Amino acid sequence: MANDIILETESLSKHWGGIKALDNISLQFRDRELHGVVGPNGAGKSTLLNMLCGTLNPTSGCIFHKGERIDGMKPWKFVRRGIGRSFQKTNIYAEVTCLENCAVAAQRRFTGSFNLFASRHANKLVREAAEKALCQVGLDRRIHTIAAEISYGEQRQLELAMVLATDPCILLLDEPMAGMGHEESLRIIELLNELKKTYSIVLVEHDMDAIFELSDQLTVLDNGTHLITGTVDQVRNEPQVKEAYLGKEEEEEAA
Ligand SMILES: Nc1ncnc2c1ncn2[C@@H]1O[C@H](COP(=O)(O)OP(=O)(O)OP(=O)(O)O)[C@@H](O)[C@H]1O
Repeated sequence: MANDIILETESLSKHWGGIKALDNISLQFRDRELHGVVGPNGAGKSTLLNMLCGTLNPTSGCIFHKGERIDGMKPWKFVRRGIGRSFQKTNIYAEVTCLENCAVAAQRRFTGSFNLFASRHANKLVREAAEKALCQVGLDRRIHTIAAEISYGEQRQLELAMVLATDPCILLLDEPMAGMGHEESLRIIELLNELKKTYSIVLVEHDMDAIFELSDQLTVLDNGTHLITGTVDQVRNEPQVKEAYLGKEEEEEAA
């Protein structure tokens, strides 16, 4: 049901020796909401996404999916539960087609292995999921194009398609607009506005205009700690947030 809590962290921490990458973070992510996560460099945003998709185990604390505890499970179990993650750095196979890239991703959902041609039925499901995902992001005309031959912006769209091909309920997106021009960013904003009607989205993004436009809820992290979660207006008016950002800018200007 829309707006139910679908993913939750309770006192979640990740420490690397003395570095507290994340410390004692309790957050709730709701069904069919876009939950933005922002914070200065090193705030712990990627660490949070890595734990939410199971690729990084917490030092302490818990993660719940639909009320069930899932921290410590293998990453493929997160995928099977519909938790899909995109990466900050490009994650595509440049030398094969867009369809084949998405098929490899879809394969993770249907068989949990890379045995792509295990059965004719599985193969058909994989292909359908891959085609559907490419259509969802508007790359239907690029299905048979080699990934290296599409533009940078289209490659970022392809990454989104690869997450969608895993048939997720929750999209964990790490800077999908990084390195994009204005026009390309607008296309991704439009796409995310559409996707958030169907999926829960956790969006880490440095583009503040985009995050303000898209977020139903917005969390600010700073130096591994949770500053605030609220609506965009609530967060924008919070003095601590201004300090976290302005403080850093002033330091940079003085340097
Ligand atoms: N494998 C690791 N070993 C040691 N420290 C790490 C490791 N991964 C992250 N850190 C540290 O944890 C902190 C949080 O890093 P993280 O990458 O989550 O920040 P971020 O908010 O995503 O930053 P950015 O916006 O620059 O991507 C940083 O101080 C970082 O140096």
